[in-house]
Amino acid sequence: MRTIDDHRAEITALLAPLRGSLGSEWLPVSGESLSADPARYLRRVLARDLVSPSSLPAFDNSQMDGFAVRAADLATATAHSPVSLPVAPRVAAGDVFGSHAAGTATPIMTGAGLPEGADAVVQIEKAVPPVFPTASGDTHVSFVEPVAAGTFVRSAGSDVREGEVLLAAGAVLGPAQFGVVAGTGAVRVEVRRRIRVLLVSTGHEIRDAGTALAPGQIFDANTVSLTAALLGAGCEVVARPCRSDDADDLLDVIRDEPDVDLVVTVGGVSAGAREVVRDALGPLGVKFMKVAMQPGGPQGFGRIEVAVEGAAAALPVVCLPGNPVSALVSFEAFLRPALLRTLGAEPLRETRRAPSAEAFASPPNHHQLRRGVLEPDGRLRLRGGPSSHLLHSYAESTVLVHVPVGTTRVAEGDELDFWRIDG
Ligand SMILES: Nc1nc2c(c(=O)[nH]1)N[C@H]1C(S)=C(S)[C@@H](COP(=O)(O)OP(=O)(O)OC[C@H]3O[C@@H](n4cnc5c(N)ncnc54)[C@H](O)[C@@H]3O)O[C@H]1N2
Ligand code: MOO
Repeated sequence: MRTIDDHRAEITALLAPLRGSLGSEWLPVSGESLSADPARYLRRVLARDLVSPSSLPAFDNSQMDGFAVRAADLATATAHSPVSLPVAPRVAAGDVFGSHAAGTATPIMTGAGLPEGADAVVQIEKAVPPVFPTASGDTHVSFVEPVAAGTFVRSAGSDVREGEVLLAAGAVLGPAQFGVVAGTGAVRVEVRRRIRVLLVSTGHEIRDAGTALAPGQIFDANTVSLTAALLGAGCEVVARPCRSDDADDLLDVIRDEPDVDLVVTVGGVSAGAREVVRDALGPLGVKFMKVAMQPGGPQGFGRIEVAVEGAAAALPVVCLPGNPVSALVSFEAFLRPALLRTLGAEPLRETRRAPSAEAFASPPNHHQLRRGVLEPDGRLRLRGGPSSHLLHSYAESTVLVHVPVGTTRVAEGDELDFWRIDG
């Protein structure tokens, strides 16, 4: 019996050589470059450890609007015996900050550098009066309680230290990652080149939306769903459906796009009289097998020789089953983790556990991946049945629920593993 883990390991091994050959590219980091070409920045994976060129914060600064003081000056302050201090010139964020004389209070705004000599900040709300003095107003401010040294001071390097690894190779870059890179003053990041995937969904009955269907024909769901899935894993996609059951036509589609890192086919792998993917790729050495999983049982993978710039290259091929749910579940179980590992990133789906909200049956010889939702009370509720044509109930789902081999019946309350698929 071939398990999900066995097959994932083989697909991961198939793609592993890409890791060395893929290479990297530099991305400029600025608001202008991100907004000019947003697609270029989605799901990028850092190619190398990024060492921080500066510390964050770069200097000690105030966390609050208030008064910078020396904690020692307020040591005796109480409501009955307030400490009154003369007010020094104000510092705001961006101002050059000088030094703070002992026995004074410096009005300071959030983000302003802490003048040398001060070691704490008292919020304006705690000062008496609780307002900043105007040029013509009070020249003194009172404090009614002591303050500990370090209060509301954001110390230099408390977030990032210059020279430390800011982000490790394999980090997936999102808003916070780009933000902290920009905050340190780095102007570019080195990311892995995207894996370029030729996606070939097959079937002579499949037509594009917008065309008239003859009896027996259906619209192509897989090209769009798998393109979206591959983009979501950070790949570049060349989608070239093959609307023919002729093996030569499929081989022509593949040979016409040799400049890719991976071929993913969809459909044509089961036991019919004509299975275009088996017929075309089996003789070239691609192997077909059954994984003890439902949906997504029939699978294939291997390498085929193609001519790239006159030289023969061994192109990895992954063959997914054609039922729309089977194709997507196979992507989740095998391709997505293998692609992310190839880029050096951790596969993002975390396995969690929750009780089932209902009883249901399961085939004992297959690991079932049922679609469902995590209810507000923390229980797993299935959406739709187990059949692999039920794409709508997949679209309504937020989790894939694992029912392991050997389980014939799940009772209400039984704990099951699940993956979130809504992120
Ligand atoms: N005798 C057997 N029949 C089948 C077996 C089996 O073991 N023995 N396995 C079943 C399982 S499980 C699956 S999964 C499918 C896999 O079939 P194929 O990979 O050969 O896929 P197709 O036959 O091409 O298509 C299956 C199904 O999905 C529809 N389809 C295909 N492409 C698209 C698309 N782009 N958009 C929307 N729908 C698509 C297609 O029309 C078929 O209905 O085989 C079972 N049979
Ligand atoms: O295993 Mo197939 O993928 O159920 O429909």
